[in-house]
Amino acid sequence: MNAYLEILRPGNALLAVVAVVLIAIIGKNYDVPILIGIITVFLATGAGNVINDYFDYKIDAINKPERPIPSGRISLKNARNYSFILFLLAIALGSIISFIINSYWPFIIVVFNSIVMYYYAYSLKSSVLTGNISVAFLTASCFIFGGSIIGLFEISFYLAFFAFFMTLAREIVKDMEDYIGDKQEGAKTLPIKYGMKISSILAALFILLASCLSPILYLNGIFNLYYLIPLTIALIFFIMSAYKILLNQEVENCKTVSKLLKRGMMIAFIAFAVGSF
Ligand SMILES: CC(C)=CCC/C(C)=C/CC/C(C)=C/CC/C(C)=C/COC[C@H](O)COP(=O)(O)O
Ligand SMILES: CC(C)=CCC/C(C)=C/CC/C(C)=C/CC/C(C)=C/COP(=O)(O)OP(=O)(O)O
Ligand SMILES: [Mg+2]
Repeated sequence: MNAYLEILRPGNALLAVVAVVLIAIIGKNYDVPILIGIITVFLATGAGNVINDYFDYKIDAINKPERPIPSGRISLKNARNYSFILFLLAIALGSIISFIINSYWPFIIVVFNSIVMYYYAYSLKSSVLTGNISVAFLTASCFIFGGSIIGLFEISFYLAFFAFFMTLAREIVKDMEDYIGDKQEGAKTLPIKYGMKISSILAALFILLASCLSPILYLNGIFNLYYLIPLTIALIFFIMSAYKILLNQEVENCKTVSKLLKRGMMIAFIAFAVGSF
């Protein structure tokens, strides 16, 4: 894959796009503003991934040397300039959306998230939990961004709630996975400050909180009965993740749990889509 495409982490960026598409499906709105919003989220998420790899190049040289910057396929200067161009494009599109729908919220969300992504990569990630909370907020904001475009704020906040806690849990598991490189670099993550056991308990608590509350989207009439079928499968992935991380905090198991959680999130996306028809 081309290094300038790879560094965007298109898989993640497309997942963020799916969150906005889900809001469009739930709101049955496919007008131009939400279509521009889809492009905006792809560009903004890509920009966040690029600036993150720009500031992470030393840690990634240990943990993930195959990435575009540590492997030498993209220079630091080009990565920085590339992320700024992507951020500016996303902000420009956010301003166009706000102009069309006559609401400043989409523009404000893009600008605010761009600042958070930059500061996450520059400093927030190196302090305990603030980095994890930042990524969880950014991920959850995809739903709120979509809701701000089509005027579906309440439902988007419900979905953002689940995305926030499930992403927060996964970020803690990812920090457990990166323990060795982070320790060598002196990063202040939850596993390094409070240990792997405490981290696993916190991650499991967040997973179980979101999982136990997820049927509420059916009980309060947001989604129909069909939502519960794929949700049950997603919950199996989530509960398995909680069980596995509590049982074993080895790095290899953290990798497995991180993948399980991501798969559960993708199945949860299907549940949201199926539940809104
Ligand atoms: C209980 C229940 C219904 C939970 C739902 C959880 C859900 C649907 C979460 C969706 C979250 C979402 C919108 C994800 C978009 C993809 C994304 C940008 C995630 C942020 O990832 C940052 C992460 O650090 C990247 O790591 P990696 O995936 O290993 O590259
Ligand atoms: C709604 C709008 C306008 C934007 C949302 C933008 C989104 C979805 C951001 C999601 C989270 C994200 C992509 C954050 C960027 C920073 C990032 C990649 C964090 C994870 O990186 P690390 O913690 O360094 O872990 P790895 O690099 O090892 O994956
Ligand atoms: Mg990184």
